[in-house]
Amino acid sequence: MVQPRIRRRAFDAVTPAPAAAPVAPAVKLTGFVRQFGANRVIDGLDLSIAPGEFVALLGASGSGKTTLLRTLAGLDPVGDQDVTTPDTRAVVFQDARLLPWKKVWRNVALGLKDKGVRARAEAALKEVGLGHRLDAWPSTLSGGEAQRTALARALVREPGLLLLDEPFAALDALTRLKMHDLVLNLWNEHRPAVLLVTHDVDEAIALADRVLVLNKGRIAAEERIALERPRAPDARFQAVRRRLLGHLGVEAPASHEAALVAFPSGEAVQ
Ligand SMILES: Nc1ncnc2c1ncn2[C@@H]1O[C@H](COP(=O)(O)OP(=O)(O)OP(=O)(O)O)[C@@H](O)[C@H]1O
Repeated sequence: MVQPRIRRRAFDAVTPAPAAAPVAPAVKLTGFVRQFGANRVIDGLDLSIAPGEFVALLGASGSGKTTLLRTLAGLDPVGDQDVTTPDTRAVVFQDARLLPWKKVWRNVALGLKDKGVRARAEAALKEVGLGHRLDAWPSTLSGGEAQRTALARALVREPGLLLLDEPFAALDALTRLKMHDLVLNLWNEHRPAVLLVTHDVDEAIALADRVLVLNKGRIAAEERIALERPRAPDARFQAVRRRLLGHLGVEAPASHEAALVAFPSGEAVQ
């Protein structure tokens, strides 16, 4: 049998790959300032989020997380400062903020004007696992279902930027974990840039490509999370956790971490 001749170009190994064209950021703020009276809440903040990037924002209470999110959502005035965001943005808050006098699908369809509105709402509700609740009233939904509805309402708009303001904080631990899976699946499917505001360091590490720590009105620290998803709380996860807690001025419980480092497979960890 005649072997096909494979010609190797001698310079293959040394020719650098063509540089990828620079991608414009989905979000960009430079030296952004927001103040309420004498209270300078955001104080010269620089922020850039790539299209499709999942960023989590941590910070002490009152550090300005919601203020930043509201700015990116276009809910607050920015004066003559440059704030770059995609045209289509959607926000999910801690409470679902559904209109109680509208059925679930109508809440999702709110503000949509084109044809096929019910079909679009239905598709979005199916995506979040609520295809069977289209005609339910919001008052009959569980907390998790209400937040799923809020997610469907956000995603039906195909936002370039999805802003999540502690959307899982009021849910029980198990529901929260299910919501994490759901959000990651939806993000994979739709690929918006995401900014997730959370107090939960583990949630930030479990979900985000990059975690930012806000302090004194600026990004005080940043961790790129290079762990493959789904992310188990293994020794590498704990190391990121310890660093983030350090940035937040909180000490990680040493004994728990020592156990994980000693038994990285987790079998000895309670
Ligand atoms: N509309 C407003 N008028 C006056 N002060 C405000 C207003 N909104 C926010 N602030 C102040 O800005 C600061 C930051 O508030 P913000 O809600 O952004 O913090 P946060 O980091 O989201 O806090 P938390 O984690 O407790 O939700 C606080 O001191 C708050 O009192």
